[in-house]
Amino acid sequence: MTETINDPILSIKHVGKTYEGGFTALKDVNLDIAKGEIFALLGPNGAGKTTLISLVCGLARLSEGTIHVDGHDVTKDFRKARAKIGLVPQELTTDAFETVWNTVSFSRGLFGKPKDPAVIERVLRSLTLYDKKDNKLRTLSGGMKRRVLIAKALSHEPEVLFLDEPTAGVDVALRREMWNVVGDLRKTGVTVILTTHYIEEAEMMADRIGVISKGRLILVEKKDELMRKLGHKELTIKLQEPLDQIPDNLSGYELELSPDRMDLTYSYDTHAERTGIASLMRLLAEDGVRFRDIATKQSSLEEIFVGLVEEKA
Ligand SMILES: Nc1ncnc2c1ncn2[C@@H]1O[C@H](COP(=O)(O)OP(=O)(O)OP(=O)(O)O)[C@@H](O)[C@H]1O
Repeated sequence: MTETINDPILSIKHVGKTYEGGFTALKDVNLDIAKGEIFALLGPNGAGKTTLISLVCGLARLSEGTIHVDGHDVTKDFRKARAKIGLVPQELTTDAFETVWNTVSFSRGLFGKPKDPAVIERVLRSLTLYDKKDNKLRTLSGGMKRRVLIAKALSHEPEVLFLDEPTAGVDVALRREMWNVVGDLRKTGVTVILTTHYIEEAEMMADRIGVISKGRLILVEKKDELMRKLGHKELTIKLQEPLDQIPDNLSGYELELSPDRMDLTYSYDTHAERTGIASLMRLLAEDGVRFRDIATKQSSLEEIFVGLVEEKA
């Protein structure tokens, strides 16, 4: 399921977490993240996304397995591992009367890093916040405040940036703005891991998507591949009489004949401009192949997603 990544910036191996009350929130999670990629962790409420982030950031203790950030073990080498991580919370809790510049500089200091105005300037510019550097936080728009949260998390020059539900509770316009902000982070070279409930959000931002459900990482896939599979459907044509073989003029279609020769199954892509169903039906009629029923079926991946959505409801 997981592909091998050479020299991963984040390596999660056989990770499990059982909380004190005995509830197991994560089971045997394995995941390697490449440097510079944008990874979306997708899953419904309570799936274990926040637990996984907490373990990586050393905010909760591992029950099983190991986690390395840029080669540092989060348990044995906590400070070094933590210094490599920037964590973006959902809400801004800092002093509303402080300026953008001071707030972001202060965050850098919390990690024991020496003052470095050039770094703060670069971070603010990358988030188009530099013009607002002397503004007090309370004067900023919602979008700007969210950018400040990201700037704070980037102030100590981490390698990995975690965004926990970056668009939770924001309106549509701000959601799009956040998608662009995350896209722009790619240019800075930082590795981004974000959590979300929404498949379309993962689609907009991520290079790879991991689906987490009931504490298990049930799927990790490149976004393009996942989208292709999500658009995959099967059409089953139930025949009136058994068919000896697939007629020659249908060889261009991805068709399969069932062992009892009574079902023809056609796989097609719902995202394609033409599904080919109409022409397939026409050719079948020309061949004199008669059918009694047709049925369509979505790919199993789509079933997984339907299951996830139902669970969420
Ligand atoms: N401190 C804790 N003690 C016991 N159980 C916990 C604790 N923290 C979380 N859990 C449980 O672990 C499970 C996973 O929670 P987690 O917050 O990681 O999910 P999530 O995927 O981040 O969900 P959401 O999208 O709602 O943030 C949930 O069932 C939750 O109730």
